[in-house]
Amino acid sequence: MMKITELPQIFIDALPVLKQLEISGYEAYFVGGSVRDLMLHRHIHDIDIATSAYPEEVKETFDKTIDTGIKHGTVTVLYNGQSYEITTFRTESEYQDFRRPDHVTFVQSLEEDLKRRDFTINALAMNTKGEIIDLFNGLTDLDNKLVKAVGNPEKRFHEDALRMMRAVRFVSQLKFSLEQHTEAAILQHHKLLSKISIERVREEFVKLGLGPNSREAFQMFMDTKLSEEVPYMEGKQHLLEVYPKLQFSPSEETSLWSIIIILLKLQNDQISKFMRAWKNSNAMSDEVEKIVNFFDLLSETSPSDYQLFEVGKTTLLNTIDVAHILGQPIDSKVLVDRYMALPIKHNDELAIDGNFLIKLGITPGPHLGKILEDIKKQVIAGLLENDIDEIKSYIKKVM
Ligand SMILES: Nc1ccn([C@@H]2O[C@H](COP(=O)(O)OP(=O)(O)OP(=O)(O)O)[C@@H](O)[C@H]2O)c(=O)n1
Ligand SMILES: [Mg+2]
Repeated sequence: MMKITELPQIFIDALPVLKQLEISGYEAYFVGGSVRDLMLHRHIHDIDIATSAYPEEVKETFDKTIDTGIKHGTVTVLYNGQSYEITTFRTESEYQDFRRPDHVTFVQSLEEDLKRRDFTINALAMNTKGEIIDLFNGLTDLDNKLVKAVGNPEKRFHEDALRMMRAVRFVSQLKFSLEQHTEAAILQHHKLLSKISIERVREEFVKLGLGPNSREAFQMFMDTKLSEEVPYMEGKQHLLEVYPKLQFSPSEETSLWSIIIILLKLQNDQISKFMRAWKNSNAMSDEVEKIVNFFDLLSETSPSDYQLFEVGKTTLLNTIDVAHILGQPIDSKVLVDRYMALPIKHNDELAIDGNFLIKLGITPGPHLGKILEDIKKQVIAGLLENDIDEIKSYIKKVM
Protein backbone atom coordinates (compact mmCIF):
# COMPACT_ATOMS: atom_id res chain seq x y z
CA MET A 1 0.00 0.00 0.00
CA MET A 2 1.29 3.42 -0.89
CA LYS A 3 1.90 5.70 2.06
CA ILE A 4 2.47 9.44 1.96
CA THR A 5 4.91 10.49 4.68
CA GLU A 6 5.09 14.22 4.11
CA LEU A 7 1.62 15.65 3.84
CA PRO A 8 1.03 19.20 2.66
CA GLN A 9 -0.04 21.58 5.41
CA ILE A 10 -3.68 21.69 4.31
CA PHE A 11 -4.02 17.96 5.15
CA ILE A 12 -2.08 18.30 8.40
CA ASP A 13 -4.43 21.09 9.49
CA ALA A 14 -7.43 18.85 8.81
CA LEU A 15 -6.06 15.72 10.47
CA PRO A 16 -7.50 16.51 13.94
CA VAL A 17 -10.97 16.62 12.37
CA LEU A 18 -10.61 13.11 10.94
CA LYS A 19 -9.02 11.86 14.15
CA GLN A 20 -11.88 13.27 16.20
CA LEU A 21 -14.29 11.22 14.09
CA GLU A 22 -12.13 8.13 14.58
CA ILE A 23 -12.05 8.67 18.35
CA SER A 24 -15.83 8.84 18.28
CA GLY A 25 -15.85 5.41 16.64
CA TYR A 26 -16.31 6.30 12.98
CA GLU A 27 -14.21 5.95 9.87
CA ALA A 28 -12.94 9.08 8.14
CA TYR A 29 -10.91 9.61 4.97
CA PHE A 30 -9.70 12.31 2.67
CA VAL A 31 -11.38 11.73 -0.70
CA GLY A 32 -11.88 13.16 -4.15
CA GLY A 33 -9.94 15.89 -5.89
CA SER A 34 -7.58 16.65 -3.00
CA VAL A 35 -6.10 13.14 -3.00
CA ARG A 36 -5.85 13.19 -6.80
CA ASP A 37 -4.09 16.56 -6.75
CA LEU A 38 -1.80 15.42 -3.93
CA MET A 39 -0.59 12.51 -6.07
CA LEU A 40 -0.14 14.84 -9.04
CA HIS A 41 1.74 17.42 -6.96
CA ARG A 42 -0.84 19.96 -7.97
CA HIS A 43 -2.04 22.85 -5.84
CA ILE A 44 -4.75 21.68 -3.44
CA HIS A 45 -7.51 24.25 -3.11
CA ASP A 46 -9.82 22.43 -0.73
CA ILE A 47 -10.25 19.04 0.81
CA ASP A 48 -13.24 16.74 1.07
CA ILE A 49 -13.73 14.32 3.90
CA ALA A 50 -15.88 11.18 3.80
CA THR A 51 -17.05 9.40 6.92
CA SER A 52 -19.14 6.48 8.08
CA ALA A 53 -20.85 8.80 10.61
CA TYR A 54 -24.35 9.98 9.77
CA PRO A 55 -24.82 13.74 9.46
CA GLU A 56 -26.48 13.91 12.89
CA GLU A 57 -23.52 12.04 14.35
CA VAL A 58 -21.06 14.43 12.69
CA LYS A 59 -22.97 17.31 14.26
CA GLU A 60 -22.76 15.68 17.68
CA THR A 61 -19.01 15.19 17.31
CA PHE A 62 -18.12 18.85 16.71
CA ASP A 63 -19.03 22.12 18.40
CA LYS A 64 -19.46 24.30 15.35
CA THR A 65 -21.24 22.87 12.34
CA ILE A 66 -23.36 24.14 9.49
CA ASP A 67 -26.04 22.12 7.70
CA THR A 68 -24.65 22.69 4.22
CA GLY A 69 -26.36 19.91 2.36
CA ILE A 70 -27.67 17.69 5.05
CA LYS A 71 -30.07 15.93 2.65
CA HIS A 72 -27.08 14.85 0.62
CA GLY A 73 -25.15 13.94 3.72
CA THR A 74 -22.86 16.95 3.86
CA VAL A 75 -22.14 18.87 7.05
CA THR A 76 -19.61 21.70 7.24
CA VAL A 77 -17.42 21.62 10.32
CA LEU A 78 -15.69 24.77 11.50
CA TYR A 79 -12.40 23.91 13.10
CA ASN A 80 -9.43 26.15 13.91
CA GLY A 81 -10.66 28.91 11.66
CA GLN A 82 -11.09 26.55 8.71
CA SER A 83 -14.20 24.94 7.31
CA TYR A 84 -14.37 21.33 6.21
CA GLU A 85 -17.06 19.57 4.24
CA ILE A 86 -17.75 16.17 5.72
CA THR A 87 -19.95 13.84 3.71
CA THR A 88 -21.41 10.58 4.92
CA PHE A 89 -20.57 7.52 2.77
CA ARG A 90 -23.34 7.38 0.21
CA THR A 91 -24.45 6.02 -3.11
CA GLU A 92 -26.64 7.57 -5.74
CA SER A 93 -29.89 6.13 -6.94
CA GLU A 94 -29.31 5.15 -10.50
CA TYR A 95 -32.08 6.67 -12.55
CA GLN A 96 -33.62 9.93 -11.56
CA ASP A 97 -33.61 12.74 -14.04
CA PHE A 98 -29.89 12.55 -14.83
CA ARG A 99 -29.17 15.41 -12.50
CA ARG A 100 -27.58 15.44 -9.14
CA PRO A 101 -29.40 13.01 -6.92
CA ASP A 102 -32.29 14.52 -5.03
CA HIS A 103 -32.09 11.73 -2.58
CA VAL A 104 -29.14 9.63 -1.61
CA THR A 105 -28.69 6.39 0.22
CA PHE A 106 -26.17 6.30 3.02
CA VAL A 107 -23.94 3.26 3.01
CA GLN A 108 -21.65 1.73 5.57
CA SER A 109 -18.46 1.12 3.61
CA LEU A 110 -15.91 3.36 1.98
CA GLU A 111 -15.84 0.97 -0.95
CA GLU A 112 -19.51 1.52 -1.74
CA ASP A 113 -18.97 5.27 -1.55
CA LEU A 114 -15.95 5.20 -3.84
CA LYS A 115 -17.54 3.03 -6.47
CA ARG A 116 -20.25 5.57 -7.25
CA ARG A 117 -17.68 8.29 -7.90
CA ASP A 118 -17.09 9.55 -11.41
CA PHE A 119 -13.53 8.68 -12.42
CA THR A 120 -10.89 6.32 -11.05
CA ILE A 121 -8.52 9.24 -10.44
CA ASN A 122 -11.24 10.83 -8.27
CA ALA A 123 -12.01 7.62 -6.41
CA LEU A 124 -8.85 7.52 -4.32
CA ALA A 125 -9.00 7.91 -0.56
CA MET A 126 -6.37 8.56 2.08
CA ASN A 127 -6.61 7.60 5.75
CA THR A 128 -5.16 9.44 8.73
CA LYS A 129 -1.91 7.48 8.43
CA GLY A 130 -1.37 8.86 4.94
CA GLU A 131 -2.11 5.49 3.34
CA ILE A 132 -3.69 5.64 -0.10
CA ILE A 133 -6.72 3.45 -0.64
CA ASP A 134 -6.96 2.64 -4.31
CA LEU A 135 -9.77 0.21 -5.04
CA PHE A 136 -10.21 1.03 -8.73
CA ASN A 137 -6.65 1.38 -10.02
CA GLY A 138 -6.77 5.15 -9.86
CA LEU A 139 -3.01 5.30 -9.26
CA THR A 140 -2.31 3.39 -12.48
CA ASP A 141 -4.64 5.69 -14.40
CA LEU A 142 -2.90 8.70 -12.87
CA ASP A 143 0.42 7.27 -14.12
CA ASN A 144 -1.05 6.63 -17.55
CA LYS A 145 -2.75 10.03 -17.57
CA LEU A 146 -6.18 8.55 -18.20
CA VAL A 147 -9.63 9.84 -17.33
CA LYS A 148 -11.54 6.61 -16.92
CA ALA A 149 -14.99 6.09 -15.43
CA VAL A 150 -15.30 3.95 -12.30
CA GLY A 151 -16.95 0.73 -13.42
CA ASN A 152 -19.58 1.13 -16.11
CA PRO A 153 -19.28 4.57 -17.71
CA GLU A 154 -22.88 4.57 -18.93
CA LYS A 155 -24.13 4.12 -15.39
CA ARG A 156 -21.87 6.91 -14.11
CA PHE A 157 -23.16 9.32 -16.75
CA HIS A 158 -26.78 8.41 -16.11
CA GLU A 159 -26.29 9.16 -12.42
CA ASP A 160 -25.04 12.64 -13.27
CA ALA A 161 -24.72 13.75 -16.87
CA LEU A 162 -22.48 16.66 -15.87
CA ARG A 163 -19.74 14.07 -15.45
CA MET A 164 -19.40 13.99 -19.24
CA MET A 165 -18.36 17.65 -19.13
CA ARG A 166 -16.13 16.94 -16.15
CA ALA A 167 -14.34 14.27 -18.19
CA VAL A 168 -13.30 16.71 -20.92
CA ARG A 169 -12.58 19.37 -18.32
CA PHE A 170 -10.03 17.06 -16.64
CA VAL A 171 -8.50 16.32 -20.05
CA SER A 172 -7.90 20.04 -20.34
CA GLN A 173 -6.83 20.78 -16.76
CA LEU A 174 -4.60 17.74 -16.23
CA LYS A 175 -3.44 17.17 -19.82
CA PHE A 176 -4.88 13.66 -19.65
CA SER A 177 -6.46 11.45 -22.32
CA LEU A 178 -9.94 9.99 -22.26
CA GLU A 179 -10.06 6.24 -21.82
CA GLN A 180 -11.71 4.79 -24.88
CA HIS A 181 -14.84 3.23 -23.32
CA THR A 182 -15.41 6.38 -21.33
CA GLU A 183 -15.18 8.46 -24.49
CA ALA A 184 -17.48 6.10 -26.38
CA ALA A 185 -20.07 6.34 -23.61
CA ILE A 186 -20.01 10.14 -23.77
CA LEU A 187 -20.56 10.11 -27.51
CA GLN A 188 -23.40 7.66 -27.05
CA HIS A 189 -25.10 9.60 -24.26
CA HIS A 190 -24.13 13.19 -25.03
CA LYS A 191 -27.79 14.19 -25.26
CA LEU A 192 -28.16 13.73 -21.51
CA LEU A 193 -26.18 16.91 -21.04
CA SER A 194 -29.19 18.95 -22.12
CA LYS A 195 -30.84 18.01 -18.80
CA ILE A 196 -28.15 19.77 -16.78
CA SER A 197 -28.50 23.37 -15.61
CA ILE A 198 -26.48 25.87 -17.62
CA GLU A 199 -24.78 27.18 -14.48
CA ARG A 200 -23.19 23.80 -13.83
CA VAL A 201 -22.28 23.29 -17.49
CA ARG A 202 -20.77 26.76 -17.66
CA GLU A 203 -18.55 26.12 -14.66
CA GLU A 204 -17.08 23.04 -16.33
CA PHE A 205 -16.87 24.72 -19.72
CA VAL A 206 -14.85 27.60 -18.28
CA LYS A 207 -12.48 25.18 -16.54
CA LEU A 208 -12.15 23.35 -19.86
CA GLY A 209 -11.49 26.58 -21.74
CA LEU A 210 -8.89 27.87 -19.30
CA GLY A 211 -7.01 24.61 -18.82
CA PRO A 212 -3.52 24.18 -20.29
CA ASN A 213 -4.79 21.51 -22.70
CA SER A 214 -7.94 23.34 -23.75
CA ARG A 215 -7.44 23.02 -27.49
CA GLU A 216 -7.25 19.22 -27.39
CA ALA A 217 -10.09 19.10 -24.87
CA PHE A 218 -12.23 21.33 -27.08
CA GLN A 219 -11.71 18.90 -29.96
CA MET A 220 -12.97 16.14 -27.67
CA PHE A 221 -15.88 18.33 -26.60
CA MET A 222 -16.87 18.44 -30.28
CA ASP A 223 -15.97 14.84 -31.20
CA THR A 224 -18.16 13.50 -28.39
CA LYS A 225 -20.95 15.87 -29.57
CA LEU A 226 -21.22 17.50 -26.16
CA SER A 227 -20.91 20.79 -28.04
CA GLU A 228 -24.26 20.03 -29.69
CA GLU A 229 -25.99 20.25 -26.32
CA VAL A 230 -24.87 23.68 -25.15
CA PRO A 231 -26.22 27.14 -26.02
CA TYR A 232 -25.42 28.51 -29.50
CA MET A 233 -23.05 25.70 -30.47
CA GLU A 234 -25.49 23.22 -31.98
CA GLY A 235 -24.70 22.69 -35.68
CA LYS A 236 -21.73 25.06 -35.45
CA GLN A 237 -18.83 22.61 -35.51
CA HIS A 238 -17.67 23.97 -38.89
CA LEU A 239 -17.07 27.34 -37.18
CA LEU A 240 -15.77 25.99 -33.87
CA GLU A 241 -13.22 23.66 -35.48
CA VAL A 242 -10.88 26.66 -35.57
CA TYR A 243 -10.58 26.53 -31.78
CA PRO A 244 -8.26 23.49 -31.56
CA LYS A 245 -6.01 25.15 -34.15
CA LEU A 246 -5.60 28.40 -32.23
CA GLN A 247 -2.11 29.73 -31.53
CA PHE A 248 -2.59 29.65 -27.77
CA SER A 249 -5.13 28.65 -25.13
CA PRO A 250 -6.97 31.50 -23.41
CA SER A 251 -6.05 32.24 -19.83
CA GLU A 252 -8.77 34.80 -19.09
CA GLU A 253 -12.47 34.07 -19.00
CA THR A 254 -13.20 37.22 -20.99
CA SER A 255 -10.87 35.98 -23.73
CA LEU A 256 -12.50 32.57 -23.80
CA TRP A 257 -16.01 33.97 -24.32
CA SER A 258 -14.82 36.59 -26.81
CA ILE A 259 -13.07 33.97 -28.92
CA ILE A 260 -16.10 31.68 -28.98
CA ILE A 261 -18.30 34.62 -30.01
CA ILE A 262 -15.88 35.69 -32.74
CA LEU A 263 -15.59 32.13 -34.09
CA LEU A 264 -19.38 31.79 -34.10
CA LYS A 265 -19.54 35.07 -36.08
CA LEU A 266 -22.29 36.40 -33.84
CA GLN A 267 -23.67 39.81 -34.74
CA ASN A 268 -23.46 42.59 -32.20
CA ASP A 269 -27.10 42.25 -31.09
CA GLN A 270 -26.55 38.55 -30.38
CA ILE A 271 -23.61 38.92 -28.04
CA SER A 272 -25.58 39.77 -24.93
CA LYS A 273 -28.15 37.09 -25.80
CA PHE A 274 -25.36 34.54 -26.07
CA MET A 275 -23.88 35.67 -22.76
CA ARG A 276 -27.27 35.52 -21.09
CA ALA A 277 -28.00 32.06 -22.50
CA TRP A 278 -24.81 30.91 -20.78
CA LYS A 279 -25.96 32.64 -17.57
CA ASN A 280 -22.93 34.90 -17.43
CA SER A 281 -22.99 37.99 -15.23
CA ASN A 282 -23.88 41.36 -16.74
CA ALA A 283 -20.40 42.63 -15.94
CA MET A 284 -18.81 39.73 -17.84
CA SER A 285 -21.24 40.23 -20.70
CA ASP A 286 -20.56 43.99 -20.96
CA GLU A 287 -16.81 43.48 -21.00
CA VAL A 288 -16.98 40.73 -23.63
CA GLU A 289 -19.21 42.89 -25.82
CA LYS A 290 -16.67 45.72 -25.60
CA ILE A 291 -13.80 43.38 -26.45
CA VAL A 292 -15.54 41.85 -29.47
CA ASN A 293 -16.54 45.27 -30.81
CA PHE A 294 -13.06 46.66 -30.39
CA PHE A 295 -11.60 43.54 -31.98
CA ASP A 296 -13.85 44.11 -35.01
CA LEU A 297 -12.75 47.73 -35.18
CA LEU A 298 -9.08 46.73 -34.99
CA SER A 299 -9.51 44.23 -37.82
CA GLU A 300 -10.81 46.98 -40.08
CA THR A 301 -8.89 50.08 -39.18
CA SER A 302 -6.52 51.75 -36.79
CA PRO A 303 -8.38 53.28 -33.84
CA SER A 304 -8.34 57.02 -33.24
CA ASP A 305 -6.94 58.39 -29.99
CA TYR A 306 -10.48 59.07 -28.89
CA GLN A 307 -11.48 55.44 -29.56
CA LEU A 308 -8.48 54.30 -27.52
CA PHE A 309 -9.56 56.58 -24.68
CA GLU A 310 -13.15 55.32 -24.88
CA VAL A 311 -12.22 51.66 -24.81
CA GLY A 312 -9.92 52.07 -21.80
CA LYS A 313 -6.84 50.18 -20.70
CA THR A 314 -8.43 46.97 -19.43
CA THR A 315 -10.47 46.35 -22.56
CA LEU A 316 -7.54 47.33 -24.77
CA LEU A 317 -5.30 44.75 -23.09
CA ASN A 318 -8.07 42.14 -23.12
CA THR A 319 -8.62 42.74 -26.85
CA ILE A 320 -4.90 42.46 -27.56
CA ASP A 321 -4.95 39.13 -25.71
CA VAL A 322 -7.83 37.91 -27.86
CA ALA A 323 -6.12 39.02 -31.09
CA HIS A 324 -2.93 37.29 -29.97
CA ILE A 325 -4.73 34.00 -29.31
CA LEU A 326 -6.55 34.23 -32.64
CA GLY A 327 -3.27 34.90 -34.44
CA GLN A 328 -4.60 38.23 -35.71
CA PRO A 329 -1.66 40.44 -36.72
CA ILE A 330 -2.01 43.69 -34.78
CA ASP A 331 0.75 45.92 -33.55
CA SER A 332 0.02 45.70 -29.85
CA LYS A 333 3.10 47.66 -28.83
CA VAL A 334 2.09 50.65 -30.91
CA LEU A 335 -1.45 50.50 -29.52
CA VAL A 336 -0.30 50.33 -25.91
CA ASP A 337 2.29 53.08 -26.44
CA ARG A 338 -0.36 55.29 -28.03
CA TYR A 339 -2.73 54.59 -25.16
CA MET A 340 -0.07 55.37 -22.54
CA ALA A 341 0.69 58.63 -24.32
CA LEU A 342 -2.92 59.87 -24.17
CA PRO A 343 -3.10 63.26 -22.38
CA ILE A 344 -5.93 61.95 -20.20
CA LYS A 345 -7.07 58.40 -19.57
CA HIS A 346 -10.23 58.99 -17.53
CA ASN A 347 -12.98 61.58 -17.61
CA ASP A 348 -12.06 62.88 -14.18
CA GLU A 349 -8.56 63.76 -15.38
CA LEU A 350 -9.94 66.54 -17.56
CA ALA A 351 -8.88 69.91 -16.07
CA ILE A 352 -12.48 71.16 -16.10
CA ASP A 353 -15.93 69.74 -15.52
CA GLY A 354 -19.60 70.66 -16.02
CA ASN A 355 -19.67 72.91 -12.95
CA PHE A 356 -16.82 74.92 -14.34
CA LEU A 357 -18.81 75.53 -17.52
CA ILE A 358 -21.88 76.57 -15.52
CA LYS A 359 -19.76 79.09 -13.62
CA LEU A 360 -18.66 80.46 -16.98
CA GLY A 361 -22.34 81.14 -17.67
CA ILE A 362 -23.27 78.17 -19.84
CA THR A 363 -26.74 76.90 -19.05
CA PRO A 364 -26.96 73.28 -17.95
CA GLY A 365 -28.43 70.87 -20.47
CA PRO A 366 -27.56 68.98 -23.66
CA HIS A 367 -25.73 72.00 -25.07
CA LEU A 368 -23.37 72.02 -22.11
CA GLY A 369 -22.82 68.30 -22.52
CA LYS A 370 -21.80 68.83 -26.13
CA ILE A 371 -19.30 71.53 -25.26
CA LEU A 372 -17.76 69.35 -22.57
CA GLU A 373 -17.53 66.42 -25.00
CA ASP A 374 -15.94 68.66 -27.63
CA ILE A 375 -13.32 69.89 -25.15
CA LYS A 376 -12.56 66.34 -24.13
CA LYS A 377 -12.08 65.32 -27.76
CA GLN A 378 -9.79 68.27 -28.44
CA VAL A 379 -7.70 67.42 -25.38
CA ILE A 380 -7.45 63.73 -26.23
CA ALA A 381 -6.51 64.55 -29.84
CA GLY A 382 -3.69 66.73 -28.50
CA LEU A 383 -5.19 69.86 -30.09
CA LEU A 384 -5.88 71.54 -26.79
CA GLU A 385 -3.78 71.48 -23.66
CA ASN A 386 -5.40 69.94 -20.57
CA ASP A 387 -5.06 73.20 -18.62
CA ILE A 388 -7.77 75.41 -17.11
CA ASP A 389 -6.58 78.65 -18.68
CA GLU A 390 -6.03 77.13 -22.11
CA ILE A 391 -9.48 75.57 -22.01
CA LYS A 392 -11.01 78.84 -20.82
CA SER A 393 -9.65 80.79 -23.77
CA TYR A 394 -10.70 77.99 -26.14
CA ILE A 395 -14.28 78.25 -24.84
CA LYS A 396 -14.29 82.04 -25.28
CA LYS A 397 -13.06 81.58 -28.86
CA VAL A 398 -15.73 79.10 -29.92
CA MET A 399 -18.64 80.81 -28.13
N1 LIG B 1 -20.49 14.88 -10.69
C1 LIG B 1 -19.63 14.48 -9.77
C2 LIG B 1 -18.96 15.44 -8.98
C3 LIG B 1 -18.07 15.00 -8.01
N2 LIG B 1 -17.86 13.66 -7.83
C4 LIG B 1 -16.95 13.18 -6.76
O1 LIG B 1 -16.80 14.19 -5.77
C5 LIG B 1 -15.43 14.62 -5.68
C6 LIG B 1 -15.36 16.12 -5.37
O2 LIG B 1 -16.06 16.85 -6.36
P1 LIG B 1 -15.61 18.30 -6.86
O3 LIG B 1 -14.99 19.07 -5.78
O4 LIG B 1 -16.77 18.86 -7.60
O5 LIG B 1 -14.53 17.98 -8.00
P2 LIG B 1 -13.01 17.63 -7.86
O6 LIG B 1 -12.79 16.30 -8.50
O7 LIG B 1 -12.59 17.74 -6.44
O8 LIG B 1 -12.30 18.70 -8.76
P3 LIG B 1 -11.87 20.20 -8.36
O9 LIG B 1 -10.39 20.14 -8.23
O10 LIG B 1 -12.27 21.03 -9.51
O11 LIG B 1 -12.58 20.56 -7.10
C7 LIG B 1 -14.82 14.22 -7.00
O12 LIG B 1 -13.43 14.06 -6.95
C8 LIG B 1 -15.54 12.90 -7.27
O13 LIG B 1 -15.01 11.85 -6.48
C9 LIG B 1 -18.52 12.73 -8.61
O14 LIG B 1 -18.32 11.54 -8.45
N3 LIG B 1 -19.41 13.16 -9.57
MG1 LIG C 1 -12.95 19.51 -5.16
